[in-house]
Amino acid sequence: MTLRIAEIFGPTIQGEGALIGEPTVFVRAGGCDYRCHWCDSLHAVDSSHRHEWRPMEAREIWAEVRRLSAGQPLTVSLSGGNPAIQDFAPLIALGRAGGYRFACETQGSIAQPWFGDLAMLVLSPKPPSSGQVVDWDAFDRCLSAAEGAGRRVLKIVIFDQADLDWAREVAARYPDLPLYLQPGNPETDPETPVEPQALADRLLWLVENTVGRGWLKPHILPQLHVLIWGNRRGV
Ligand SMILES: C[S@@+](CC[C@H](N)C(=O)[O-])C[C@H]1O[C@@H](n2cnc3c(N)ncnc32)[C@H](O)[C@@H]1O
Ligand SMILES: Nc1nc2[nH]cc(C(=O)O)c2c(=O)[nH]1
Ligand code: SF4
Ligand SMILES: [Mg+2]
Repeated sequence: MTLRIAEIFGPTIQGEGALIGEPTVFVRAGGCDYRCHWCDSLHAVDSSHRHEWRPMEAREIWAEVRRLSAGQPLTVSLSGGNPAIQDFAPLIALGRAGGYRFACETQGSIAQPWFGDLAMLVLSPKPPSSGQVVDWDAFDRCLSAAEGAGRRVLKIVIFDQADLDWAREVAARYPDLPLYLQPGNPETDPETPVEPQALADRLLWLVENTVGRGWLKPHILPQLHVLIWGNRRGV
């Protein structure tokens, strides 16, 4: 069985959420069941890029991860696209036997048995600004499938007040899950430079409208990789 892989890159640092700053190799799966208006990874979503997605066996991916990390066990982050469309169990088994640990980023629309083998499942339900509608039954199935995982966290992208109000409802629905918020990045063209002050302004708005208004639950973080490299791919 081959997997459709848009890119494998690293080691870099995890730029988002609970594992921010951690040395990581990314395996980006091709294909997504969502079409978020502001997706920053369309090269792994839009079928116009399909020809760039490489069919790879789990052992080929594993060899590339080991090559990039020079055989030093680290965290491998499965992202995409939606990695939950595909079967990553064989890759996770190979990697774990070698001492590597696995994290996965998914929107929570498709559950997989291999969620239970992860050290970290990042569930990132999509707010109103994305134009997508969350199927909460499917989302709950993802949470259940990951009961054996090391950690499960929520990470929500915030563009505006409506997203923030929505995130607050989601937080109330899942009081036991740690919550990470990150400002949405409206500029996703890899060639367009990112303005650091604009990133800081969006972060300030988010802090003022959460912690600054007495909502003390969420962790507020920037996309660290965007701060460092802008919208470049493969970093
Ligand atoms: C590209 S997605 C791939 C994994 C999965 N499809 C998902 O959405 O969780 C990885 C992360 O990037 C976030 N993201 C995508 N576009 C973004 C943007 N323009 N600004 C901020 N975060 C973004 C997603 O919400 C998700 O948390
Ligand atoms: N450095 C870095 N951190 C990330 N965190 C989540 C990413 C993703 O696109 O899934 C990502 C990414 O593409 N690069
Ligand atoms: S779910 Fe993730 S990969 Fe899919 S379109 Fe939305 S942000 Fe992009
Ligand atoms: Mg990204």
